[in-house]
Amino acid sequence: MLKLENVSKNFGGLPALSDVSFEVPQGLVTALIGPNGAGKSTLINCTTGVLQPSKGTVSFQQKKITALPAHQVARLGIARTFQNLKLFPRLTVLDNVLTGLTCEGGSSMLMAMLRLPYLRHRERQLKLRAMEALDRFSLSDKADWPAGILAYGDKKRVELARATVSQPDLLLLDEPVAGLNAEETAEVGEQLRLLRSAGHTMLLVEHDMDLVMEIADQVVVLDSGKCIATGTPEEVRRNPLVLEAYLGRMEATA
Ligand SMILES: Nc1ncnc2c1ncn2[C@@H]1O[C@H](COP(=O)(O)OP(=O)(O)OP(=O)(O)O)[C@@H](O)[C@H]1O
Repeated sequence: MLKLENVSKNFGGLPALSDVSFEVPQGLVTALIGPNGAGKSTLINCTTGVLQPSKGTVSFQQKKITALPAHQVARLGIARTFQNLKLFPRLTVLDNVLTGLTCEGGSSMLMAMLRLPYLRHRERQLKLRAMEALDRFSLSDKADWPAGILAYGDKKRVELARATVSQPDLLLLDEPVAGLNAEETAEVGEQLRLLRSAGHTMLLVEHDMDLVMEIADQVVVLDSGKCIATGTPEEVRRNPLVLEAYLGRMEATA
């Protein structure tokens, strides 16, 4: 479904990604792991049009999307969450989730001004879907709250509700449980399992190895911008290069 071929990204001459190639197969969960600074977020940003790769190609459903801006990538059916939350703090929780459905609004400025009955009906339908998404993440009681006043764990779940509300073909999750407590992690884990069993295709960046090993069908390991291993969770867990990448970092910081 998603294919990366020799994707490289340099920042001021320093390589953050070097010739990274792998595929995200349809209907499966691919986890992208690696030590801090390995290039995981850079890779998600290069895939979603937030950054342009310096070299290489990204294709989605056999179409090259490398040069597309972020809003066009989103229209193709790719949704994402951000490692550093990107909510609209003054908008309500419901309106934040509705922004995940803007591609489906389908109304011109003139239609919106005329408030045609069809449009009002459409708006009600979109609100209903946004409320259902909030309900899945136990947030419906906070629908009218400004997103900025929510606790960190709730903000993370609003991001997930916004990313999933449009039922995207591909979901890119950048550390969905980072900073959550054990109870919140279990709740989000349960939602990810439900999405997985409903056949959603996901690329999951995560440091929580228990979650990765449980939910992922395939694991891709980055280290210093290079893809050092790809395989099932069990294969990757036993791979000496992966052990060295993680243990080496631990020894260096000990
Ligand atoms: N906008 C930027 N400008 C310059 N350097 C950057 C930029 N974004 C990332 N980098 C550098 O690129 C490298 C990869 O960073 P990236 O954030 O992609 O790693 P990561 O694997 O997501 O790390 P973490 O697990 O800590 O989130 C790092 O050395 C980082 O300092």
